[in-house]
Amino acid sequence: MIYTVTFNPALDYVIAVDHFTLGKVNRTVQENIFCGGKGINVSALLANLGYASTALGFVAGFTGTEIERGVKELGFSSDFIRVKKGMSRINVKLKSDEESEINGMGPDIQPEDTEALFGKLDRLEQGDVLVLSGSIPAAVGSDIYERIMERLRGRGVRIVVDAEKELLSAVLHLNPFLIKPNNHELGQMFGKELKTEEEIIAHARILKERGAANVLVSMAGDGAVLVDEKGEIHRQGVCRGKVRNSVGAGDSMVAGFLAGYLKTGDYGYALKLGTASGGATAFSDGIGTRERIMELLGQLEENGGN
Ligand SMILES: Nc1ncnc2c1ncn2[C@@H]1O[C@H](COP(=O)(O)OP(=O)(O)OP(=O)(O)O)[C@@H](O)[C@H]1O
Ligand SMILES: O=P(O)(O)OC[C@@]1(O)O[C@H](CO)[C@@H](O)[C@@H]1O
Repeated sequence: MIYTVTFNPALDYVIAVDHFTLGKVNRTVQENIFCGGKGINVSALLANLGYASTALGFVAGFTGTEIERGVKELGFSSDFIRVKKGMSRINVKLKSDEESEINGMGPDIQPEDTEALFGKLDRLEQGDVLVLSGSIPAAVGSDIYERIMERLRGRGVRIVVDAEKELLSAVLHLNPFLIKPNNHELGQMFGKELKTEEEIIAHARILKERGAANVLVSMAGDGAVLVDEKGEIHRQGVCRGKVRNSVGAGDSMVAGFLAGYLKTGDYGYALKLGTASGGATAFSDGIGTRERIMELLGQLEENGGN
């Protein structure tokens, strides 16, 4: 079974404004609301590819009620913990001449809420996959992913971590199966900007040396590189298409990669399915559909990407 954990689910309010002007009244020309948060996006794309998963995490307030309702329509099961104080976030994704985001804080998660999550995670078994994705609310310590992984150590659960900075650095020694920083997040972990592919690969290798089995670095429109568990390097260019909304492209890549790996055990194929999945989401208003993913996979298999 695959489980995803989203500590801080959100309603993503995705809007477009013509030439957004700071300090003025701006009016939207397009608006959509999606249930989001990184783990939920991973579960949604897995469902589109026919892989069942259960989304875990915390919800609160009227926004939390809407998230619980909305995920039912996305085709995967959820087992969220309802938190008493605060509300689930509304994250604003503004598309104009540039793309900007305002991500909220999220509810006030108490130690007993975290304990309730641990109780659910204690049921995971050999062969299960756990995806830990996204930021955590301020009230939760930044060692939480590390604590979860320590608790599950030795149980034969493959763990994927898609998070930034300390959340990610803290888990490397616990040998996650896969991590997926983007090139900027990878640079931030070393306090530098990584400009060339060689620099990106060199720093991805360092994260592998620190314990991650597979390091997948996504680079938005520039594609992705993977240092796989044997240390082999795979490069993949992007699919061709018109970008509509890149929110969730990285999560879709994680889901597609996982689906590809679980199906074949082949990292080259996993990277292709991940890329097609990231592209399908970038070229759609929401999370990419199976039909679009398969069309883009066909494109990559024909020409290896751009
Ligand atoms: N503009 C684009 N054109 C084509 N493919 C794209 C584009 N943006 C993203 N993708 C695909 O999605 C993958 C992941 O994108 P990206 O590097 O933006 O992830 P991310 O930064 O984690 O995204 P997010 O946080 O928005 O989910 C890329 O490697 C690529 O395959
Ligand atoms: O604030 P976090 O948890 O880092 O990211 C949250 C978020 O930006 O990530 C998803 C896209 O990857 C969105 O659905 C969601 O709003």
